[in-house]
Amino acid sequence: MNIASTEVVIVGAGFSGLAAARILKQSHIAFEILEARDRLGGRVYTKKFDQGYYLDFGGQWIGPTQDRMYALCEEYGVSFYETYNQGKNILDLKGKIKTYSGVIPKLDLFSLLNLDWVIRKLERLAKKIPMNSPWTHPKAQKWDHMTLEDFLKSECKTNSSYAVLRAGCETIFACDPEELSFLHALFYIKSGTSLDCLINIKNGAQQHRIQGGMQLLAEKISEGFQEDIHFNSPVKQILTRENGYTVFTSEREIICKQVIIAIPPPLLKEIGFQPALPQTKTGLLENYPMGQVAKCFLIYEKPFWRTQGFSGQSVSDENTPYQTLFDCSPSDGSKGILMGFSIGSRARNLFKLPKEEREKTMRKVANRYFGPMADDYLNYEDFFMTDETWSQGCYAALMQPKAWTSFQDAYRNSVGNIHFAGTEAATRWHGYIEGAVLAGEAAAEKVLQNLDS
Ligand SMILES: Cc1cc2nc3c(=O)[nH]c(=O)nc-3n(C[C@H](O)[C@H](O)[C@H](O)COP(=O)(O)OP(=O)(O)OC[C@H]3O[C@@H](n4cnc5c(N)ncnc54)[C@H](O)[C@@H]3O)c2cc1C
Repeated sequence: MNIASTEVVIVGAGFSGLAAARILKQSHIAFEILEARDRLGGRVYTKKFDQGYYLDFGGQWIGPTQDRMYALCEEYGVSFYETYNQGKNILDLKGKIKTYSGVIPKLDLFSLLNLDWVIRKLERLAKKIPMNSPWTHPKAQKWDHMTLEDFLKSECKTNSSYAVLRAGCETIFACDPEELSFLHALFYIKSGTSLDCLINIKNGAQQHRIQGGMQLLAEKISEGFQEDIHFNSPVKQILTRENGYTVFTSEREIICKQVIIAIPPPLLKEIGFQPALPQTKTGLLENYPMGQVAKCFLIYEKPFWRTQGFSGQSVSDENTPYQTLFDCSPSDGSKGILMGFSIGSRARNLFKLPKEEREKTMRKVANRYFGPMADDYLNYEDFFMTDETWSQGCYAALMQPKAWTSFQDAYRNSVGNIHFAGTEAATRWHGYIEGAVLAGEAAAEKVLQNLDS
């Protein structure tokens, strides 16, 4: 067993761990990052293909009010571009296809009014949620004991408004609404500014993409401390000693004074803590599963749908496996890339099929939307983060009903000098890359404060 010592061990080289490391490096504090995978980025993963394109299998968009992300892009000289957002969108309900422009699909008047009313109600309720302590809201008990589905079922008065809202909510929260605490849904909306901001491309969370893929930014951030990153090093055990901690991988023991843990919450259960973590934290972990999102891609010579006046965006009920489609082509349009989000039970069902069947399924959907040119694609790819040992899902872990009121902020509280980062420790932009960065930076600040005291 190789034994080493350092001031701080950071577990996980996703954006959160890297953001923490960046601050420690600037403050001249010695650290090691232990990363289970053989790559950086975690839930951000840009795969490059020989045919000269790349796909963002994980997080890819940034948007207004994600100030740390824009600041990091500027600092590391990484450029970004506008997500393509022109032309007609497609609404696929009950097997019928309609087109519409803007954010709200074309429905009958009563459904449209109802849709607008429910969205406004969600905005109004979310605005009042205390972002740092959602469980202190006077209606917290009631809302935390309901699911998002309970809310949708009681407020949506037509099948169409329900179907559209459900597909939208599934895309935002990354789960079936039955699986989510309504209080968590409201917290998540407030954390990401507003529902309007979460839904939109223009002036919203999907406004920009990173030129070269999101993982490029992670790589740039790590350039100043590459020698401090140990890949293929899953942390197995963390032992508390008199003056600090011993962190174990299967091959190394690292003695340190403080630890930052920046991993998806369910993976905490895989690390043996001695002594065990407090019961509030372990209890929460039993009620805090990851969301489930698959990305499916058809790659074309050109984004041909643009010349037909389509944006490449769609919303669909469960007649297709994809809640939404987006145009994810490179900024110069040198390839046409259609991306389908398959989420929650739709994703679980889709990924029971072999890859050839999944490919056929997406081709058929694209053909229904954009005609026979959709059959003439170069390649199909898909990726389900749930199948990744070191993520187990995405976009983030989700509070099940009763979790907020039972466990409150147990996840993000430090235990001694073990600090918890990762996007799930963020109050602002919780679940997003911005949140991961904010939480990583906050954990690094805690380390620095402890050193000063
Ligand atoms: C399909 C998909 C689409 C998304 N879209 C967006 C988007 O467009 N915009 C956006 O802002 N966000 C998006 N997200 C969410 C965003 O990617 C995450 O919120 C963010 O990347 C989380 O970063 P993190 O550092 O907290 O955790 P992670 O990225 O999960 O990093 C944790 C790291 O810890 C490592 N690890 C785990 N266990 C151990 C262990 N025991 N020992 C050592 N290392 C360990 C993992 O390998 C990983 O590298 C998306 C996510 C997915 C998957």
